[in-house]
Amino acid sequence: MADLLALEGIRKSYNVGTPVETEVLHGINVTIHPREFVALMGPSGSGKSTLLNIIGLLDRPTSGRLSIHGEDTTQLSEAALTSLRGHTIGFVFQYHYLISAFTARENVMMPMLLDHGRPDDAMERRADELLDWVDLGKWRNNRALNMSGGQQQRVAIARALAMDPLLVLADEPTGNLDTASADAVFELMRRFNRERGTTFLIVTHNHALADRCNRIIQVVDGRITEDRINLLEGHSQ
Ligand SMILES: Nc1ncnc2c1ncn2[C@@H]1O[C@H](COP(=O)(O)OP(=O)(O)OP(=O)(O)O)[C@@H](O)[C@H]1O
Repeated sequence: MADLLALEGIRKSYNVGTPVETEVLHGINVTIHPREFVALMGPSGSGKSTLLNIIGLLDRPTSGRLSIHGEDTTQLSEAALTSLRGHTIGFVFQYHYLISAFTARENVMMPMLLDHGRPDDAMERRADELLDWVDLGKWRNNRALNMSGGQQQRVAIARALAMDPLLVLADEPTGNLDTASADAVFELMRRFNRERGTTFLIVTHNHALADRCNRIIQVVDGRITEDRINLLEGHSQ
C-alpha cells in the first residue's frame, strides 16, 4: 500500500516586503504511514504550523512535492484541493472554532452539511454516534457556548471526525486546556487512532503528551532535526 503522505523537498518562503523573501521551510522530507499517531514538536517559530497548513492543503509549498496515497497534490486546482481536503483531512485547532449559538450536534453536522447541502437522518445519526464516542451524548442539544473548554474541544474532535478522514491534523489541540481536560482530549484522539485506525499528526509543546505518541518528529528552524519511533510509548503514564 502507498504511504498515506509523502513530502519531498518541501520549501516555503514568505514575501515580507519585496524584494525580501524569507524561507521558513528548507526542504522537508517525511513520510507518514497509515495508523500512525505522530507528535510534531519544536520551538516557537520553527515552522510547525506552516508545515501543518501545507500538509492540510490549506497552503501551497513554494517548491517540492506533497503526495497523498501516491498522488501528487501540488498541481491540483483549488477546487480539487478543496474536495480532497474535505474528504481526507480533519482539523483540530488550539481554539475550537465552534459556532457558539449552534448545538453540539449541529456543530458536528456542519462538515457533512457543507458537503451534502441539506441535513438528513444519516447525518444526525453520525453526529450522535460521534458525540456518544466523545462522551457528550447527553449534551447533543446544548449550545456550544454553554459548554466548558474541554467539552468544546471534544465537540471539535467529533466534528473533525465527521467526514471519516484518513488523517487528522491537530495544531496544539490541548494548548488552551487545564491538565485534566488536556489529558481527556488527548486520550480520545489516541483511542480513536487505536480503535479506528485514523492517522493523527499533532503539534504539541507538551513532552508528557508527546511521550504517548508512537512517533516524534522535531522541527528546528524549518528543518527536521529528529524523527524517531517512540518505543516507550505509553510506558510513562
Ligand atoms: N503568512 C506569513 N507571512 C510571513 N511570515 C510568516 C507567515 N506565517 C508564518 N510566518 C513566519 O514563519 C515562521 C514559522 O512560523 P510558524 O507559525 O509555522 O511556526 P510554529 O513552529 O508553528 O510556531 P508556534 O509554536 O509559535 O506556533 C515564523 O518566523 C513566522 O513569523
